[in-house]
Amino acid sequence: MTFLKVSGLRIQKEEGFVLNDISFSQARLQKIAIAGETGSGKSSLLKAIAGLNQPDEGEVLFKGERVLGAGEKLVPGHPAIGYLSQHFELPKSLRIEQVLQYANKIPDTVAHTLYDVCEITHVLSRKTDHLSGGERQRVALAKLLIGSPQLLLLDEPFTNLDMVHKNILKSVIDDIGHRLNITCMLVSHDPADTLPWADEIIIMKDGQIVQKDSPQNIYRQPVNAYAAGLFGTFNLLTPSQSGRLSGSARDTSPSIARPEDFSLSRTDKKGWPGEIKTIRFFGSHREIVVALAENTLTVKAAANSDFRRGEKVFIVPAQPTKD
Ligand SMILES: Nc1ncnc2c1ncn2[C@@H]1O[C@H](COP(=O)(O)OP(=O)(O)OP(=O)(O)O)[C@@H](O)[C@H]1O
Repeated sequence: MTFLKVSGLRIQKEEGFVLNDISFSQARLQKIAIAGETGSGKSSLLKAIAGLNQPDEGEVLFKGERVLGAGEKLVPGHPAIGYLSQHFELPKSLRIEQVLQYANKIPDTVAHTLYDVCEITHVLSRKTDHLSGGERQRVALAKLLIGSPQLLLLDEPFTNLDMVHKNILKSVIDDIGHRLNITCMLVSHDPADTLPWADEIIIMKDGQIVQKDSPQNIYRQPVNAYAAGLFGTFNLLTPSQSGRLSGSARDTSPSIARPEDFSLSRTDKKGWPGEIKTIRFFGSHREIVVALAENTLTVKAAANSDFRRGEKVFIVPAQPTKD
């Protein structure tokens, strides 16, 4: 039996479709990430799966049983599906251990393992308004987890976290899958959150799924410029550049390439001549924007490369890889 099956979901408002014919399934412990521009329907989809809004058409089946919509239940939601909202609230002026005690449905020893996983053991005796943003996020997550969900829906959990706290929460989310055997679905706009984590990525636009594939294919073979742009810098190639990059002697239809599909040379005259317009430093590498006769391409270069703005260079397509 399919763990989660979403079929033909539609939510329509006066302004248009919030969700439009969304269908996909998720296997137990499969990690699905959802990406898309703001307003593309990501939160609405998670809420529909959790039974927190009311679809106009379609259904969500969780382990073969239909998840009732918010309009069909007195208290919306599904006991086995946890939803961590972007805008969660913790009750004010209570100690964390009190907040967690009220939500606790599991034996104390299991709950304490969970507090360890969420790295909140050290804040249990603090009041809810005496926490950092990262700690609040992890307490909210622990509060959901002690309800023993089988499916956890995480809606932009890393918003407003600095890199250190983001990394702590990322390892917590990894542990949720490994140590607690909970299936997760994650919404994030940051490719660094989704590409290394997900088994499958769903890209949404205007309430529809525009691409659903492995992280590798999403990054290497985006269906269009919108999908490419969500996962980093990209180049729109001319037909002749596309042909050359794919190893063909002929022009092909215009394609998309990443900065690492090229290298820069001062001497290789077989490359495309151009002039460096901009150099961006990213710590681990540089992105160098080069103006050619027909267009502008961005090329990845080593962090310690010594190319200069205004320099004349050649762009050399990398050899096509067969992965
Ligand atoms: N209850 C509602 N009534 C009317 N419109 C709604 C409702 N809920 C969502 N929408 C609209 O549906 C669209 C999708 O919203 P949603 O919050 O799902 O997008 P999102 O991809 O999660 O955006 P963000 O990344 O900004 O959180 C938006 O245009 C939003 O304004």
